[in-house]
Amino acid sequence: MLTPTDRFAADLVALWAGQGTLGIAVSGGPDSLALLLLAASAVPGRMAAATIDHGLRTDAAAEAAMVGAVCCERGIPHEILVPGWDQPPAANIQAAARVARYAALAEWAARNGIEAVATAHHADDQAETLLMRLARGSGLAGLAGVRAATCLPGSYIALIRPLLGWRKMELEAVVAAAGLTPAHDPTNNDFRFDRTRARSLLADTDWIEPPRLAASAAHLAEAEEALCWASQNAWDERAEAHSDRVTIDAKGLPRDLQRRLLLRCFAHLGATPPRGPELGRVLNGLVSGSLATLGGLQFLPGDRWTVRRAPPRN
Ligand SMILES: Nc1ncnc2c1ncn2[C@@H]1O[C@H](COP(=O)(O)OP(=O)(O)OP(=O)(O)O)[C@@H](O)[C@H]1O
Repeated sequence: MLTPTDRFAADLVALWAGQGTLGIAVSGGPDSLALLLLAASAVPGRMAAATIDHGLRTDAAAEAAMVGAVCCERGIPHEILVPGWDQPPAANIQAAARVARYAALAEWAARNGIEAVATAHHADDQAETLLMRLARGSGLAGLAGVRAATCLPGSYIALIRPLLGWRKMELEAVVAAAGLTPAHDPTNNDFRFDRTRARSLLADTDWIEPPRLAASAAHLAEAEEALCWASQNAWDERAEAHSDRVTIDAKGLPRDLQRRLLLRCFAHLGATPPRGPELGRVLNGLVSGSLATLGGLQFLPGDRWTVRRAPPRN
């Protein structure tokens, strides 16, 4: 039987085969403390840790200091990062904190020559994410959940999630075996958050197994990757991109690829991509031969579709 360290080492190498320093994002909760301990025994001397103090909870500074002490005892370099908010987040605080967190981690990694940063997302997190996104009617990219390997936003530094195959209970056992007491995030019990409700639903439903939901998310992530590849090919072969417009031969393409090509026009023409169902309305219009406007762009039907910046309104 594999030891937790051997199991973790195999999970890590499947995502990152680098020989440099691995960064660990440690909030002080049980999941990321377990990640810290597992990494410390799998890649000793080749890791560093960071804790982001968002300044949003009174306990945050003490939790960051606790992580610092755990690292210090083990000779692991640790930094507390305090993100500078452009402006204090008024709405959707969790999303704003996540953006600030990843930006702070990217800056920390670049400054310290860290090759890859790991977070402690696990199978139960992934299952909750899939449920939450199903409940919102998300598309494929959303249902694919948190990715096992990607890049920190705006950088080429790898962002990896080596614990997606682990259950939360297994991680709690790693922390308990080391005699550590993790921090407790009060938002975990706050039923105003979808995640808390999804967690409670899964805990009360014995016929849904979180690892199976997580496996579905992984299949969907592969399908999403394949469609990204196909849409890149379709763009290369069927789109003519100019500085002020794009023309597309969309005949016979599956609807999802047509949608992806239209979405790509937003990036190409410097427009903000729409969220939600409006793009479907534009697509229906183009297919049935009617002109549409969305997000500052005009969509003209025809043998080839034309997408261009909408003329300014008088
Ligand atoms: N304050 C923090 N400092 C350092 N790392 C953190 C911090 N908060 C979260 N992390 C890292 O991110 C992981 C996931 O945490 P959490 O689920 O709170 O984040 P999230 O980004 O909101 O998740 P999701 O994107 O799934 O909603 C943690 O296990 C840890 O590795």
